[in-house]
Amino acid sequence: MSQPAREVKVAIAGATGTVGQRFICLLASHPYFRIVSLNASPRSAGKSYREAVKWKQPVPIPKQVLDMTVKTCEVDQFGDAEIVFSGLDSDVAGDVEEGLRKAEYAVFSNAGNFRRDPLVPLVVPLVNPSHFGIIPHQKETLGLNKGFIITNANCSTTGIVIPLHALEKAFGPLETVMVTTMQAISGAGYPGVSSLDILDNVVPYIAKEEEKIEWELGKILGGLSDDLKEFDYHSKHPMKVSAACNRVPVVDGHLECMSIRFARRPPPSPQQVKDALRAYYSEAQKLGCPSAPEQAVYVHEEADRPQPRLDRHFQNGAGVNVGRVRECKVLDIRMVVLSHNTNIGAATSSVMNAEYAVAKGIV
Ligand SMILES: NC(=O)C1=CN([C@@H]2O[C@H](COP(=O)(O)OP(=O)(O)OC[C@H]3O[C@@H](n4cnc5c(N)ncnc54)[C@H](OP(=O)(O)O)[C@@H]3O)[C@@H](O)[C@H]2O)C=CC1
Ligand SMILES: N[C@@H](CC(=O)OP(=O)(O)O)C(=O)O
Repeated sequence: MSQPAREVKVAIAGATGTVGQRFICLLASHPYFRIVSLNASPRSAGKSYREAVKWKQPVPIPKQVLDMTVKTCEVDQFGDAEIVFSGLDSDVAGDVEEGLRKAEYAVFSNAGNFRRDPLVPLVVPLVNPSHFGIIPHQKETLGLNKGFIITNANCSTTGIVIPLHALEKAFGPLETVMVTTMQAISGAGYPGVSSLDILDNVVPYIAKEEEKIEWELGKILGGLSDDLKEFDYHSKHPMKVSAACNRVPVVDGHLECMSIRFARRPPPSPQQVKDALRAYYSEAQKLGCPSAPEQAVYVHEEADRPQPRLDRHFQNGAGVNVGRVRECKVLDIRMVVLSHNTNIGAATSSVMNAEYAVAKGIV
């Protein structure tokens, strides 16, 4: 990828949170994004970052942010950043992100608030960056020059949509997807689920998660109309999806057991599925986005992999791990998918989306 001739100044809204901390780890050593502003709630504002944050990452706080003063998320507090990465709580993300867009910032959001907005692309960078095509229409409709909002997906959706897209490209439409998730506690933010609820336990409910997975897959796998003004929400190939979501006592990494039925008969064999997953190469990789993984989908052959503790950090959490690809006696194929929920499931996807936008001149 041709590196931009200039640094691109960025701010992080929700910089003290679980996703915000991942943003800091990724952006502190980024080749051309430079952190110029850290923003969070009034509880943190006015403090240095080291005082405000409850740092939970397995590496020290990067030096350049330690003594930066955290500011509020009022729209005039983001300085000369061009891009705002948002890891804001969804209770506040709607109003804050809307205000930032109006003030002509390019907003890359992790929150769920705008995912269903018909003007806002829901982009998993290893799957559908072509949906950036709606940005000129978003700006024109709202009378903006530079401001826009783009979201990435729910973390459980992100993990499975990457292999699903690779399989759809190789073998045609998918008819049915059934998925059971085992989601890490970091997915609930900090302090998240109480230890008395999760230790020695599995909680078979995560609010609104099943509906998000079932709906978001359709927007991501669907197309964009020829005039680049409307998403088709996968209406050309309607796919039945059923999700069952569980919270498990794992710190990071969502494991998902998935069964798939293809529309075409006969369906591919397990070996053909593994070959197609290994061969999948996304646009973000082709473009050389610095945060893209070398391998979008890493297929394990060992009978007992992937596992969260062993495999979540593979490729810095930027790709997905697939294993146990085998025949399904009810649908066609079943497999296990592991993705790092705060990396490819959140911050890494946003950063890669921004890299794509810079490379394409959208920012
Ligand atoms: N965790 C995950 O795996 C994933 C999370 N997401 C989404 O990303 C977003 C962030 O999640 P996560 O990091 O887990 O959440 P956290 O609860 O860990 O962090 C929330 C952040 O929002 C800030 N915040 C809270 N209230 C306000 C306010 N009134 N004004 C300004 N800032 C405020 C907090 O600041 P302060 O510290 O000052 O309170 C903190 O920085 C959510 O929308 C979530 O749904 C998406 C995909 C995966
Ligand atoms: N709900 C997810 C994380 C998350 O915040 O998702 P969303 O961005 O859709 O709210 C989890 O608990 O693991």
